[in-house]
Amino acid sequence: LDFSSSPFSRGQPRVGVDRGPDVIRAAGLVHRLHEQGCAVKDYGNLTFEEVVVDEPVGAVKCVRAVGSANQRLSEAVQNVKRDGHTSVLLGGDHSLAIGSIHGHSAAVGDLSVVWVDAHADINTPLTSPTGNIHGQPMSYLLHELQSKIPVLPNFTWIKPCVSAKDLVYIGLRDVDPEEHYILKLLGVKVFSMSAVDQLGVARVMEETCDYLSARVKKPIHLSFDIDAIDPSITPATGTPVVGGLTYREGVYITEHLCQTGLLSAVDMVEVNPLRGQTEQEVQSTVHTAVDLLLGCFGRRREG
Ligand SMILES: N[C@@]1(C(=O)O)CN(C[C@@H]2CCCCN2)C[C@@H]1CCC[B-](O)(O)O
Ligand SMILES: [Mn+2]
Ligand SMILES: [Mn+2]
Ligand SMILES: [Mn+2]
Repeated sequence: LDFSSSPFSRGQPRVGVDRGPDVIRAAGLVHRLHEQGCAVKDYGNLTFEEVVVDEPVGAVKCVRAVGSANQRLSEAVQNVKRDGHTSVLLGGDHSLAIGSIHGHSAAVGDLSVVWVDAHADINTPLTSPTGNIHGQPMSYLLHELQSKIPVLPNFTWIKPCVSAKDLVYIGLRDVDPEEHYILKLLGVKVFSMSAVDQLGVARVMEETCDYLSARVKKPIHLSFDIDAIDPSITPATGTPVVGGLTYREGVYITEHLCQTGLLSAVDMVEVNPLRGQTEQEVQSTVHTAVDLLLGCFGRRREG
């Protein structure tokens, strides 16, 4: 697998999430992947053009920086996929899913998206309550929402590339009313935390994979927001929400997706070392992120 890390934070207002890739590397991700037999190529931190003037467009903040960074990321992910590798994006905030999914789709065509997150990240520029683009990435990618997306500077390169029927959410527990309306209108498959409690994670994964492969098996893009995990385990993140996935549920999700053999790209985003109140909180967050990634690439708890 090849991974590119994007120290990028302009999709949200808090400092420190651009430090995510370095702390994940420092926790020994590459070494642990080698230990379990993975061939790894670390493309290093992507460099992004400095955008000096970036006035909000309507309510949307940092549009030009986010658009430019994601165009660069899309090209990088395309290159990794064209090399025939599984792409791993270390964030950085969740606005990076725009470039990651766009680039993945440009290389492989139709794909399925499994979005593991406390949040739906499907606000349009006009519904967003905060203007932060990390709460909007899916709206730029879905065919069905394109009539709702205004022209934005540095966003004109984005071609919608995901169908609502090829998207599954797991872990939702903090969804804005407008997002809920969109999810219902589009009929998007959602396994909220209530569903996780009701069905159990094994059944959720069984239904997720059956749902996604019901028509045609497609490569899977896993976009994992570390805030899907309960903040008692992963507090060092920008928008923590109580009542999240356990460490075991998170690892079960990545182990299960690995077993499908369809995992084609992984995002691990929103780790923010400056949001941990103690070093122990940062380490708990980072080590969980590493273990989730190891699960994507063959680590089995039974050995
Ligand atoms: N929907 C949001 C948006 O800003 O659009 C609003 N929400 C914060 C808000 C706090 C008060 C109770 C309702 N929720 C954060 C979310 C984006 C999370 C981005 B992610 O990448 O971390 O998932
Ligand atoms: Mn290569
Ligand atoms: Mn989130
Ligand atoms: Mn997110």
